[in-house]
Amino acid sequence: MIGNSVIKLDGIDIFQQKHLVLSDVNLHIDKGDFVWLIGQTGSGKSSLLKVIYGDLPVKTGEGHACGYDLTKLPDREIPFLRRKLGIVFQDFQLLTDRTVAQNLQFVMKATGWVDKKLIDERTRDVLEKVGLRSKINKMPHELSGGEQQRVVIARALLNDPEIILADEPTGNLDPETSEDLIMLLKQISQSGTAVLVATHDYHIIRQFPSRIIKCENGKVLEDVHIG
Ligand SMILES: Nc1ncnc2c1ncn2[C@@H]1O[C@H](COP(=O)(O)OP(=O)(O)OP(=O)(O)O)[C@@H](O)[C@H]1O
Repeated sequence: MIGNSVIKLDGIDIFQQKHLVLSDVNLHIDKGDFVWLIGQTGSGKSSLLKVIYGDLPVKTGEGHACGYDLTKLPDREIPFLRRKLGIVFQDFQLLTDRTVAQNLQFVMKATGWVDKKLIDERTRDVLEKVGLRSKINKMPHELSGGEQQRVVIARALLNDPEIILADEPTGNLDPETSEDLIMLLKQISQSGTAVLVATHDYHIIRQFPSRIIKCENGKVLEDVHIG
């Protein structure tokens, strides 16, 4: 991280295969920022997120994410970049045959945690943060959609990321549960982790006014206002 900067894209072009999806993208996100990402289907929101998590290459301009230079990111470095990013996507992606604790610990073991005591402590800490301490031994199917999504957020927090990237995190949730979830993401941003949320849900954006960026006509627009 350079100072407070978490994401810094300057003059980058984003391609899917040979198709130029977004050109001359300039995006700066700092520690603790909460940013909405909007745009029609196919406008490039997911492609932008993919650049940030190292799934699409950056060949023009300059790009940094969590201290990694995206223009010079060897494949072997990608898992280390991803540890600094918490990824929360619409489909809950929990392992259905494991408890909440086991879902979290599966990720911890895959990312180098070995000390049993620290693993147990971290499991409890992140569940506490998302208000699910009492559900530690439940199976995913015993939880509501909103609770499952909180477990996904807890999982994203395990390695103390610099930013949470959330793609339609409220897509499957009712309005009240969506509101609680965004409130949780806001709290997380206030504690210093940046949060970038892609959504089509203007209602929730109006409830939680914050900086809005928009993918439109092949560009990323800043300081967008919605009616
Ligand atoms: N793997 C791929 N190969 C080729 N083209 C792709 C690929 N993925 C996406 N695209 C194209 O890139 C453009 C941007 O897609 P992207 O998924 O980034 O849009 P989006 O704004 O996230 O859409 P949505 O809101 O539906 O998720 C679209 O024209 C899409 O068809």
